[in-house]
Amino acid sequence: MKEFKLYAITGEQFHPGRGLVEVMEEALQGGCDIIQLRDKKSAKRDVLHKARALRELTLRYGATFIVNDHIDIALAVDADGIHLGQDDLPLAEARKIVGSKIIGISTHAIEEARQAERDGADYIGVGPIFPTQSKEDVVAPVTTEYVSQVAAEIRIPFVAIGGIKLHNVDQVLQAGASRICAISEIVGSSDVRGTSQSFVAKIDAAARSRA
Ligand SMILES: Cc1ncc(COP(=O)(O)OP(=O)(O)O)c(N)n1
Ligand SMILES: Cc1nc(C(=O)O)sc1CCOP(=O)(O)O
Ligand SMILES: [Mg+2]
Repeated sequence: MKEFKLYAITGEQFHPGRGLVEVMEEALQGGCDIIQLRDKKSAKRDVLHKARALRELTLRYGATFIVNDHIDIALAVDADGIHLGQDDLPLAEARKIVGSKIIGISTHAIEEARQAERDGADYIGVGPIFPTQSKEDVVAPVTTEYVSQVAAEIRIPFVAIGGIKLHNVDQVLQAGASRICAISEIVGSSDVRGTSQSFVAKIDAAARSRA
């Protein structure tokens, strides 16, 4: 998959009164290079319409587009890939359906990360690093210790997620992450573009200090 460093997931509850496409366009302008449509509440047909709009938007910005949970919608709009959790369709079955599209897998422990790598995931989510209000059925925070474990052992790309804010992202980067994912801190910001730019600056600074 194309390299990425800042992954924004949609969360329309965090920007009441502002449109989905408008907010995600600001995130792209600020340097987000991968976007995931995550909508646990809307009717499937509405999720499809949102996916179409975000597919068109991400193509304009040369960004990667991932659909959460809905493989059929990802295929219908020709998204770049899907994101699946531990209770979603198993990776091997999903691979039969999506072929060479990107498959991202959520992991919360090193054995899940190893399994996802063995099964052929294109990237893994590593989290939740900190407490988060953005996911209902979330497991206990895995802390930055899990980031260090994954950085030391796992060879496929990984992205840290869960409660990551501008004020704590440096801890995550210092633990070995080079890709960051956020919902509320980005899409709930009164300055989505500026917040994204600040994340990118911190990710780039950490990469320079490692070089
Ligand atoms: C990049 C990324 N990482 C983790 C998740 C969580 O996926 P999942 O465990 O399937 O939970 P839901 O998002 O479906 O509630 C994610 N979506 N993206
Ligand atoms: C969707 C999701 N998945 C997680 C995981 O750990 O797998 S944490 C999470 C919510 C992330 O939102 P915020 O940046 O607002 O904390
Ligand atoms: Mg899921």
